[in-house]
Amino acid sequence: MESMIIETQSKSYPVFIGKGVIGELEEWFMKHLPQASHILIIADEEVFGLHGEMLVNALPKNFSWSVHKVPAGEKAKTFQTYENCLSDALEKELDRKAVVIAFGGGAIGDLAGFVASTFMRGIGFIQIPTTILAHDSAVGGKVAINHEKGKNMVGQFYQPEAVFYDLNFLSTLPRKEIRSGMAEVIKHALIADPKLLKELKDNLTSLDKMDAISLENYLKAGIKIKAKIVSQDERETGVRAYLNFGHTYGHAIENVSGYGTVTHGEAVMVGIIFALYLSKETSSLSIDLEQFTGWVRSLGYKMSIIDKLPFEDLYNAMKRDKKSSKSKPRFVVLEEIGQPKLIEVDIDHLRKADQFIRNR
Ligand SMILES: NC(=O)c1ccc[n+]([C@@H]2O[C@H](COP(=O)([O-])OP(=O)(O)OC[C@H]3O[C@@H](n4cnc5c(N)ncnc54)[C@H](O)[C@@H]3O)[C@@H](O)[C@H]2O)c1
Ligand SMILES: O=C(O)C(=O)C[C@@H](O)[C@H](O)[C@H](O)COP(=O)(O)O
Ligand SMILES: [Zn+2]
Repeated sequence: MESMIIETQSKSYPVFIGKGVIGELEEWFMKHLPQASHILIIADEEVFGLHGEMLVNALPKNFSWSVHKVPAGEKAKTFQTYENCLSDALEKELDRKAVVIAFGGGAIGDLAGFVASTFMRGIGFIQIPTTILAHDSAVGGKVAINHEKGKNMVGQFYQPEAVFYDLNFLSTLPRKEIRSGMAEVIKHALIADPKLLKELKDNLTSLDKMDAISLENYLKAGIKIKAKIVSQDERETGVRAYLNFGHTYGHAIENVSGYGTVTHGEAVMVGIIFALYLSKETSSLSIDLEQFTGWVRSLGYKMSIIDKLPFEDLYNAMKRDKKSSKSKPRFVVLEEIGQPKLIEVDIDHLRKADQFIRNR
């Protein structure tokens, strides 16, 4: 079984990746968490319908377990759903030796991780991600729910015990979710790996034509990039902010349009174009932005998702971004592919970048 080790200041843990790795869950669990008193599976209700049987069959025998199903997508990351999970755990009289399993995409990983981090001040959790996007979300320990004022505004840095990334689950992903996930792969390439970016540009001509081996390689490359950054800066006091490339404008789009209206990756891709425009305005980045935009549009990413979103609303949301300092939005820009930096940008540049997106 192939695994990658994520080393952070607070914890080191394995990411098992490949088709069928869920089959290794029982042995790993018996070895590492034999004292567990209960397994609480927090599952996306849609994903549980599709793949729940596979998960249940892989659970360690002779352990008590239960499933708490939550609504799919961003509806999982609400205060109400969070409270429901905690109430369920308390009603079942779970104790500090209980372990949470997150089963679904990034929304469920973020929610379940936050539940685990706060239940009795913290119990163990395992990520069992089911989306392409989750090569990013299941690694690195950012867990959170949303607030009306901003994406992921209430959360923690809280690492899982292990990640079982069984690529068999990806077979049922709709194209929209493939697109969403690939945005974070492209983000990882832009901030850290010019060779990977070239490979993606040369070979990723259609989301329908992606072969399984290439996809697995892209996911591993993305995890490797993320792992390197998180190992240097678990709590985002420095270089971890680079993983936020495209997210200042992207999160503003998600917030202003209403969480779940557009997918995270679709919003982030528009945020990436926005940040690339800012990069060209503020440094010597040599990327051909027209060509890059043409490529991502050919993959189905749409700049028109901002059509009904006024710049003023997006700007106010950007000011509330977690990277902001004294209400001044800060952006990750690229000096070159693979060379990110964090800068403050004035409103005139932001308006120009916003106009660039509106004209595409
Ligand atoms: N913590 C982090 O570091 C981090 C990183 C990136 C994104 N995120 C967060 O992750 C969330 C997005 O995650 P996501 O894109 O994985 O999606 P998601 O959890 O929102 O799921 C998207 C949709 O895909 C469906 N789905 C999931 N797995 C499926 C499968 N195998 N087959 C069919 N349908 C499936 C879900 O039911 C849902 O409708 C956002 O909330 C974002 O903020 C967190
Ligand atoms: O892991 C990180 O750090 C990231 O920024 C990864 C992002 O892809 C992810 O969407 C993250 O949840 C955003 O974090 P936030 O701190 O801006 O909420
Ligand atoms: Zn993201």
